[in-house]
Amino acid sequence: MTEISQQIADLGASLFHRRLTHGRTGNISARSGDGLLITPTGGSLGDLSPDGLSFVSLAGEHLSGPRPSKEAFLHAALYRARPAAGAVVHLHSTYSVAVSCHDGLDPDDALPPLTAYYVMRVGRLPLLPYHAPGDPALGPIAERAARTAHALLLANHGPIVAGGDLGSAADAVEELEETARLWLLLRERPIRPLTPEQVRSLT
Ligand SMILES: O=C(O)[C@@H](O)C(=O)COP(=O)(O)O
Ligand SMILES: [Zn+2]
Repeated sequence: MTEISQQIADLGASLFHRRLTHGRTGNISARSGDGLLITPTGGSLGDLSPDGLSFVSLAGEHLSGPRPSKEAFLHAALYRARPAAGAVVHLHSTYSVAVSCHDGLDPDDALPPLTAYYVMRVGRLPLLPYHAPGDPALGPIAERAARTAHALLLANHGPIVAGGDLGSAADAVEELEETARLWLLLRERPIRPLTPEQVRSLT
C-alpha cells in the first residue's frame, strides 16, 4: 500500500460521507509512475481499501489489481491531455448533475462566473454530449476538451475534474458543486455574473 492509495481511500470516504456522491457512483484516480491508480468498478467510494485499487496505463489498459472503473479510459484521456494533472475525480454530485440535465446550456461553458472562487478553482466548464457511462466514444471528445479546461461536465451524468493533486481536484469539484447549487437557487432572479474584465483579473 502506498501513501497515495491511502489518500484515495480517505478522499473517497470524505466525499461519500458528505453525500457528494452516493451508492456505487463516482471514481477517483491519481497518477502513479507511468500510469494511474484508480478505484475499482462497482464499489462505493465510502468503502475503499487502499490495497484494492486498480492500476491502468495512460492508454487506459488494465495492468494490475481488480477490474478498474468503467471510466478508466476517461481518466486516462484527461491525464494525456493535461501532463501536469496528478489526480482526477468524477462524482454524481446532485446539483452538478441537475445542471448537466438542463436544456439550453452553453456547451463551451455551462455555468456563468458567479464568484471569484469559482473562477479560480474551476474556470471554464465545457459540457460534453451525453454518452452512456463507460462508452469509449467519449474518450477523444474528453481528451480534446481537457486540453483547455480542467473541469468538464458530462451531460445527464456529472462532473469530471482534473487537478495537480487529489486535494486540488477535490477542491475544484466541490466548488463546482456549490456553484451549481447557487446557480439553481438564483435561477428565478436576474443574475449579475463577474464581468469579463473581473474574470481576467483572476486568471
Ligand atoms: O455513472 C457510472 O456508471 C460511472 O461513471 C460511475 O460513476 C461509477 O462506475 P464505476 O467507477 O465503474 O464503479
Ligand atoms: Zn458516473
